[in-house]
Amino acid sequence: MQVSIKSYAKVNIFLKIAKKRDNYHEIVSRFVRVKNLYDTISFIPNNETNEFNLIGDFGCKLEDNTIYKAFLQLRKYCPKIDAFFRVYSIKVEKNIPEFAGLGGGSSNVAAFLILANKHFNLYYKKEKLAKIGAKIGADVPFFVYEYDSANVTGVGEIVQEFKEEPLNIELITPKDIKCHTGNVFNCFRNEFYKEISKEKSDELLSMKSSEILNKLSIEEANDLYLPAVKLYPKLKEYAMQDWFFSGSGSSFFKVI
Ligand SMILES: C[C@@](CO)(OP(=O)(O)O)[C@H](O)COP(=O)(O)OP(=O)(O)OC[C@H]1O[C@@H](n2ccc(N)nc2=O)[C@H](O)[C@@H]1O
Ligand SMILES: Nc1ncnc2c1ncn2[C@@H]1O[C@H](COP(=O)(O)OP(=O)(O)O)[C@@H](O)[C@H]1O
Repeated sequence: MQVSIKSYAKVNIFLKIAKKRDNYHEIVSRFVRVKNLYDTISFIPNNETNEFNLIGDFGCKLEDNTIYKAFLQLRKYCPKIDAFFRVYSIKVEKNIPEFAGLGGGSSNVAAFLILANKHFNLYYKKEKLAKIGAKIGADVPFFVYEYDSANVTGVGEIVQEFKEEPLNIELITPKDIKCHTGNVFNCFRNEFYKEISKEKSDELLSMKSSEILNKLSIEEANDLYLPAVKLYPKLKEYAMQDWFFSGSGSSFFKVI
């Protein structure tokens, strides 16, 4: 029985805004999994608390933890997991930095759902897991499908695999800068708002990631870069030639 799973980070090769949807923004983006950066989530048969027990190095309270939120959602469909997680703990070896534009919180949700789906023989389809998880984090559907590379649109709920050669990603995450996704989107909306055309978005979605990065500058590739720099000017110190910006930051990456 599988009791452990890798929960990968992602980068956004490009990230453009298509339009507003209430308080959110519809994105047009290429997501790529980072093969050499992952958390490991395990179910371990050791829990002295007799309640849900999450062991790991997180910067938030249990109630705010995306894994706990995923447990609460899944329990609605499958109440028996409650008894299981009074006897078992969830242990997370956390390597993906938080507030880093690497999707760690969403990735953990997807990994937990995939592992629970197998462990409890639920046989839920990916679509169902993606729907359950999307309530918790916008990037969950991408991670649920386990594609190496995908085009992601809507508010993250539309995921289409993009077949291309595997990419090796090098990352730099400034330790001293924590980018708040909501604040970055707000700044974008108030001061930098623009929408990508259908034509341009179709063009980017059809191009290989390496071609996109050869063609675009860091500002052109990611609509959230300038608002993030406006809010966190220290980011500029990390911006190097040929490096790109992931999500709402703070990580920079390049393909090697
Ligand atoms: C921008 C992206 C792109 O991959 O990556 P990250 O930088 O977080 O890794 C994500 O879509 C982020 O997803 P996620 O981090 O789950 O966002 P949420 O917690 O749901 O949103 C926090 C806040 O950001 C704003 N928000 C988020 C996503 C979106 N498409 N439009 C928005 O306007 C909303 O104000 C929301 O209340
Ligand atoms: N399991 C989790 N892993 C990482 N961050 C989490 C988790 N649960 C909740 N969070 C919270 O989510 C926020 C950052 O989300 P995260 O996905 O790490 O960053 P980003 O949106 O930059 O990709 C922080 O407030 C963090 O404390």
